[in-house]
Amino acid sequence: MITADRMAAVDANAAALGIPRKQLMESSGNAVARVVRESVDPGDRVVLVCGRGNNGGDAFVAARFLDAYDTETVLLGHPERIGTEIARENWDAIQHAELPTTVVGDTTDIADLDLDDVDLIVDAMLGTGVTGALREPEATAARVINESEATVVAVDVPSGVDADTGTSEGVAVDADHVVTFHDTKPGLADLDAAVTVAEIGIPAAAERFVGPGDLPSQHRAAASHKGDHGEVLVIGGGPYTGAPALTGQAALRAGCDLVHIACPESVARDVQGYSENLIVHALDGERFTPSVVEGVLDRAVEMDGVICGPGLGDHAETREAVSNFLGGFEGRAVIDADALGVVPEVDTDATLVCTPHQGELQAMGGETADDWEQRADLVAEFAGELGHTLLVKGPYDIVADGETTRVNRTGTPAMTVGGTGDVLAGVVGALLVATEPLTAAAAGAYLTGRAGEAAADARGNGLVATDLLDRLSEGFDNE
Ligand SMILES: NC(=O)C1=CN([C@@H]2O[C@H](COP(=O)(O)OP(=O)(O)OC[C@H]3O[C@@H](n4cnc5c(N)ncnc54)[C@H](O)[C@@H]3O)[C@@H](O)[C@H]2O)[C@H](O)CC1
Ligand SMILES: [K+]
Repeated sequence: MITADRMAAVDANAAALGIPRKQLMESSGNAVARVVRESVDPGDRVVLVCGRGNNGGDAFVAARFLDAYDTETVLLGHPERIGTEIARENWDAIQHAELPTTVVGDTTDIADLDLDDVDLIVDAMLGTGVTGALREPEATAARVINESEATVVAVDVPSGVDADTGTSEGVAVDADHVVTFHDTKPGLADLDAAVTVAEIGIPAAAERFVGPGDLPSQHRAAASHKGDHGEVLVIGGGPYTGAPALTGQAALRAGCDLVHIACPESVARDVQGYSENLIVHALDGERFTPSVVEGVLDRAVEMDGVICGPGLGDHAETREAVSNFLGGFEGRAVIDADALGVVPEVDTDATLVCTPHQGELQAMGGETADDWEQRADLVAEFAGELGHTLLVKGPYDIVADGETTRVNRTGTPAMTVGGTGDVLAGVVGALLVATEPLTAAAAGAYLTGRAGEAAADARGNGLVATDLLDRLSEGFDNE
């Protein structure tokens, strides 16, 4: 079962694996033709009613595989308005092959569409790209199709039906058979139609491994204001000063508008000294202690997200302070480094993404394995027990929340240098502001790994964590 959005992400991942969408369309169209051939006799008349998106594109391909039949490919709307290159190329191909086609300009032409003596209609007007009730001429076409005596085979989804919900806001095609691709869609479950799920050559890797399709959209409304795109609080520092500064700068480079650092006064000036882009708030004392938790909670509740852990150190007082903080925090937080140890014991209403390396995972009570597939199962099980999302760093990062597991393959052994984990925590914290935890963790691992690869291209094993900072935004462009 796969949703339309997830299908689009998997398509993009397949393209990044070297399986372009046009190849998928060829497989889709071939699968449709196979089902059609099973439903008609030689000499039967087959009309393919096509929209201007890739759903239509699938039928343009199918027409080529039905060349031996009496087919007519009907395009609703002018060929100039075909919306995607791969659909357009397949329309041009059947034109050049002089397969019979008709272009329907508007509603009146639709009424001329004679479907009375047609044996089978392929409904390829709309698939997962439908928005709202069918407009014209698709709405009239759907009614004409429904009134005909022909067998109706729908491409991917009956036109007008929402692939995720199975509902339609207006008229929808009433199909006898649906040929859907790669995996069934939630909205097909209750349809009164036979459903064929056709493999179209998308490998499991396109779902398993994090790819460009898993990245949250970088779109920003033009009328954005400061703070719209994330204000986060980093709780870190104590013996260390570099870690919270790396995390804060990484959060900015991953798109946050404002980053606050709450750190002990003993290191506050050092942390501020790393960057004018950070807003540093000094906490009394030399480490994070229970006495300052109240104040930090008051600030945290104003934020869109928190990143707790970088450079905190593991003093008993600090562990108690982290535990008290999590006990009172109900927002979204990344937990990293020395703060991880308390997570299994603490009862919190916060939504957490924990980013342990394998040693920290074991210290939390989790199990690991050298084989990444075994590790994935162990991490998924532990995430389910914890009730939080885990991002377990390693040559293959494992991201799991107990329901879904993704594996990230980007990165390089040169990233074992200190500080890259602080950068990762900042990237995940920035994404967690506006993205679901699993997606934020998977995309954070992917983007940080990409930045590490770019840094290693330039600096080899001499790369340092700060080299990742100004390469982070490049990852978003690798769509
Ligand atoms: N991996 C896969 O599953 C593959 C699926 N393929 C096929 O691609 C379609 C999705 O294609 P897309 O271009 O995104 O959208 P559609 O063709 O479904 O529809 C867009 C098209 O429809 C118009 N439109 C939108 N809403 C309405 C409306 N309410 N009334 C009228 N017209 C509407 C919009 O303007 C566009 O023109 C998927 O279903 C599969 O069939 C790929 O071929 C290969 C991989
Ligand atoms: K359809």
